[in-house]
Amino acid sequence: MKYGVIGYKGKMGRLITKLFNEKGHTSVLYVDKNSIKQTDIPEIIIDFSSKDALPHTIELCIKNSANLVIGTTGLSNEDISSLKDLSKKVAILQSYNFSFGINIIVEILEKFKTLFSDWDCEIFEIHHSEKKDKPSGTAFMLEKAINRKINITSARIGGIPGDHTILFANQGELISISHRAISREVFALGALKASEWLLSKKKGYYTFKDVIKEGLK
Ligand SMILES: NC(=O)c1ccc[n+]([C@@H]2O[C@H](COP(=O)([O-])OP(=O)(O)OC[C@H]3O[C@@H](n4cnc5c(N)ncnc54)[C@H](O)[C@@H]3O)[C@@H](O)[C@H]2O)c1
Ligand SMILES: O=C(O)C1=N[C@H](C(=O)O)CCC1
Repeated sequence: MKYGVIGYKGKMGRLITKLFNEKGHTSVLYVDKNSIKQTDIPEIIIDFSSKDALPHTIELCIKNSANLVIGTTGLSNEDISSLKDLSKKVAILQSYNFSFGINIIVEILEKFKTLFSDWDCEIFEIHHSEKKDKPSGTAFMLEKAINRKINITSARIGGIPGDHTILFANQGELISISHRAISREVFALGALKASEWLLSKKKGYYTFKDVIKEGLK
């Protein structure tokens, strides 16, 4: 497929470009801060950049009638609403975490959250020192899955790709559910699976859960 990357100079943008090209896809649109190069019409645009890029990303999707896979975090409710509007024109797949492991934990939490309704709960997340937003988008995904307000503690240290731990505790027991992204490549692989899945989809708003569920059929 012909694809474009928003944030192509970044940590994720470079990994995504390398992986997609290795899989035989063709990069035809390269966008970064104050920089754009286009050689053909992309079928899919992948955005791992910054919330500041969103208006231009939306404009490029409309102009090229391109579907959108977006992993950028730190989005506001208004940003999500803009994406929902765009999904009336093209297919969009949005996720704050493209690892299979986190999305499996989300499924588990959604299914068993009522068993923990009278347990204390805290979320801890650790990411690399360059990460601009806090808490992580993934932490918000986990909080949403548990469906109650939860204190989230964040650390920004070293080159950590992404650690998340959910603690459930009562007066006599502690349960810890953890996920560690050992490499950013897991996110790039998830973005690839999502892009290949989204290519044939009709306009609408999708998440990575839809990809996993279809894969389990
Ligand atoms: N959903 C996931 O699975 C997942 C995984 C990793 C990172 N992320 C998110 O992806 C985003 C990028 O992460 P990263 O580690 O690659 O960051 P990064 O800082 O290494 O790269 C971001 C890139 O976006 C560019 N950029 C900034 N503003 C822009 C604009 N207005 N227009 C175009 N490009 C712009 C920067 O110049 C940079 O090249 C962050 O929001 C991060 O939280 C999501
Ligand atoms: O490296 C990042 O930045 C990451 N951000 C996502 C988040 O905010 O949850 C996913 C993990 C890596």
